[in-house]
Amino acid sequence: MTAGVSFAARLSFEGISHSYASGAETLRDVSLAAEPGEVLCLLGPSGSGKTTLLRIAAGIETQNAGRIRLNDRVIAGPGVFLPPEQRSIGLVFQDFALFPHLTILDNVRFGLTALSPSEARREAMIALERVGLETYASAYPHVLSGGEQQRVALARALAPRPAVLLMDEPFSGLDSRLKDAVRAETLDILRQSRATAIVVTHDAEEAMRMGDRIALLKDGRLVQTGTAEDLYRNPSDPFVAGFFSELNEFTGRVVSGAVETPLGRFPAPDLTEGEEAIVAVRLSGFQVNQQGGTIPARLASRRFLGVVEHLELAVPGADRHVRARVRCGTLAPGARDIWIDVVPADVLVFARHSFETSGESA
Ligand SMILES: Nc1ncnc2c1ncn2[C@@H]1O[C@H](COP(=O)(O)OP(=O)(O)OP(=O)(O)O)[C@@H](O)[C@H]1O
Repeated sequence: MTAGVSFAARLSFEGISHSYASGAETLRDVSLAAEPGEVLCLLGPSGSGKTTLLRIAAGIETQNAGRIRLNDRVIAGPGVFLPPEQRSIGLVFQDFALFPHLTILDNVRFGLTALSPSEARREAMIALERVGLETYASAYPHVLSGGEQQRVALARALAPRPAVLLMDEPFSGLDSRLKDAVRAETLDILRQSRATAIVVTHDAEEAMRMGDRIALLKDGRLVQTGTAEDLYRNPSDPFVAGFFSELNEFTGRVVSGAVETPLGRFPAPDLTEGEEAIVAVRLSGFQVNQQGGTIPARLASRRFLGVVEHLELAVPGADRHVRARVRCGTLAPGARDIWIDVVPADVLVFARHSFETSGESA
C-alpha cells in the first residue's frame, strides 16, 4: 500500500542561536533547510547541539534568536511560537518511548486525539501495516524485538501524517547486526511516506547510508552541508575530513606552491606562499609492496581485519608511525622493509589557520 502524508514540506532553520539556562551557547547562528521529501542527516560529535536543534524544531525548546519555517509559515520566531501539537512535526526518540501497558495499536493511536475513535483505529492500523506489524496490533511491546519496537515508534510518529519527521539517534539502541536491516527498512518507509525527515546521528557511516544530504555540526556551529560524496571528497577542513575517514596528519609550510612531508611533496595551489598547512592522508591512501617504490618504510606492526589489514609503519622523517590499510595478502607474512606510494586522491591539504588542529599529527 502507499503511505500518504498531507504534503511534503520544507523545514528551514534561519539563524538559530540557543543557550540553556546554565549559560553556555549550544547553537550559534545555524541556518539550514530540509527540502521536501529529503532525508537530511544531522551529524556531529556528542554535545555538538544536534538534539537541541531537533527539540527547537519540535517546539519542546525555544531558540534565543532566529526563525523556523515550515514551508513559508514561521512556526517559531520573534513573537511567534506554534505549540508542538500544531506543527505537523513527528518525533522518534532514541529509546522508542513506547508505553509498556498499552497494546501496540494503542501505542500507535496515542497521538491521534483529533480523530474519532474509529478513525483513529483505522489510521493506526494503516500506520502499522506500513511498517509490516499489523498482526501484532493487540500484543504488548515486550513481545517485540528491539527492531520491531523501533518500527512501532516509527508507525506512531507517522500515523498523524506529519509533514516532517524528526528522528533522534533512532538506531542507537539496536545491536549492530539488527541495525543495518532496521535502517534499510526505515529508509524504505520514509521514501514511501514521502515525509521530509531529519535524522540525528553521530555515526558518519550511518549518515552516509541514510542521508540524501548531511549537515555536520561542531560546537553548535554548522561546519559543512552537502551530499556524502561532497563532504568526503571536498571537506572544508580537517575536522570534516577526520569525521569521514581516519587520517595521518602532517604540518608544514608552503614553499614554491607545495608542502614537504615525510611522505613527499604535495601541491597546495589554493594556499599562500609561506603559509602553514596541514596535509592529511587517508589510511586507504597507500600502495605498498616489497619490490620498490617512492618511500622506504619499515613495518612496526600489522593487524588482520578480514578484507584489509591495518599497518603501522616507521617512515624516515616522521616522528609517529604512519597508519595504513591495505588489502590482505598484499604483503608476504614475514615482510619487514617495504616501499610505499601515496595515492594522490587520498591526500587533502588545508590551511592551518582555518582550523585548530585535533592534535593528531604524525
Ligand atoms: N537540558 C539541558 N540543560 C543544560 N544543558 C544542556 C541540556 N541539554 C543539553 N545540554 C548541553 O547542551 C549541549 C548540546 O547538547 P545536545 O544534546 O544538543 O548535543 P548532541 O549533539 O545531541 O549530543 P549527544 O549526541 O550527546 O546527544 C551539550 O553541551 C549539553 O551538555
